[in-house]
Amino acid sequence: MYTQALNTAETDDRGLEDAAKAAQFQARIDAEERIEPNDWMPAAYRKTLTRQISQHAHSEIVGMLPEGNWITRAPTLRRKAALLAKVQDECGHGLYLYAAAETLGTSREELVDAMLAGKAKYSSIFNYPTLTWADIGTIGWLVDGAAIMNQIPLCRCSYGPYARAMIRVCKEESFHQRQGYEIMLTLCRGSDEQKAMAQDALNRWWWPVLMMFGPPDATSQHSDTSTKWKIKRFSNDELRQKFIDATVPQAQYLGLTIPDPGMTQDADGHWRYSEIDWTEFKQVLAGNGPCNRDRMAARRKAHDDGAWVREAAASYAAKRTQRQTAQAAE
Ligand SMILES: CC(C)(COP(=O)(O)OP(=O)(O)OC[C@H]1O[C@@H](n2cnc3c(N)ncnc32)[C@H](O)[C@@H]1OP(=O)(O)O)[C@@H](O)C(=O)NCCC(=O)NCCSC(=O)Cc1ccccc1
Repeated sequence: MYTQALNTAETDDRGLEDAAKAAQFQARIDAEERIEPNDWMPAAYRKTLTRQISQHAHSEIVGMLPEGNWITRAPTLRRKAALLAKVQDECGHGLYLYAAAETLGTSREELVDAMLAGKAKYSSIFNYPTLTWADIGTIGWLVDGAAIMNQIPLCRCSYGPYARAMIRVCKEESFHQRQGYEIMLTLCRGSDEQKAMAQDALNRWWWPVLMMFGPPDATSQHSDTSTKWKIKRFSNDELRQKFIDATVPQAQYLGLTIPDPGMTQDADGHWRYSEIDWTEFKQVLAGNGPCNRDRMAARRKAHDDGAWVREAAASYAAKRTQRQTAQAAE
């Protein structure tokens, strides 16, 4: 009885201590201070950041597949060099992001395993096929365009390593967006057939790109806490609206039609759009998009094929540490 009372008092003390720490943590966030890896943080903050950053990393890596598909078929040497560089950049983004996620205490192996086991998501957009060269232009223009819109506010995210990684990522995404738009401009100024190809790609990618921003605010389960912790600075719907407002004039300049006949412009300049097909989004998240199975199969194969590289790197690192320890002991 006495021991139980002591235990309860101890638990109460710990509870009070944690509540005080949580209040102090929130005060730091409210004061726009950055949270760093060794700082105290609530378990739920660590968990949601690990979830978001690792899913972001998986998206960058899986995102290499649809464009990688066109490296050998790029129409000119200049286009090929630019596309190759872009796909390599996406790989680099994935690596910074895995490193940022690891600072929260989960190893890269565990993060990757969760993705390969289908437990961790990657962006819905990478489950759509790249059927023509115009899809490569459209990905740069719209997918990277949407990624920038979402990631610029993440440069001010409360978690230091994520915010800092986003600065470089956004600079590179900006180059990607321009190379995509320039492909579209070239196609739209080309033959009728080329322009039709650009329009067809826009028709297929428009709605999936709008889904990249996530579910509507009313059903976004993580938004409230992520906003309170200043991981998110804008809601899913706010960023979607900003993206649409920025993109409509770009489409007009290309002479392309956004595949939403219900679109109208408000007196305040915002473009009102038709209802998004959230059933399609849910289907893609459930693994039933046009390319989900192909993407997972390609990732699993790449992971298996790379096993010997990981083993060799780990063995080399172990030998080097052994040598350094022996030298230090001399
Ligand atoms: C806005 C959101 C994506 C979602 O807001 P949150 O507050 O986190 O969630 P919310 O409560 O609103 O949603 C409920 C559930 O729905 C999930 N879900 C939502 N949307 C999607 C989706 N579209 N796809 C799949 N799942 C989605 C969400 O995870 C959650 O499920 P969970 O509980 O985790 O199982 C946020 O995580 C974020 O900003 N992430 C960082 C940016 C990032 O990851 N960018 C990736 C593109 S990088 C790129 O494109 C660069 C590139 C270009 C070209 C080529 C190659 C590379």
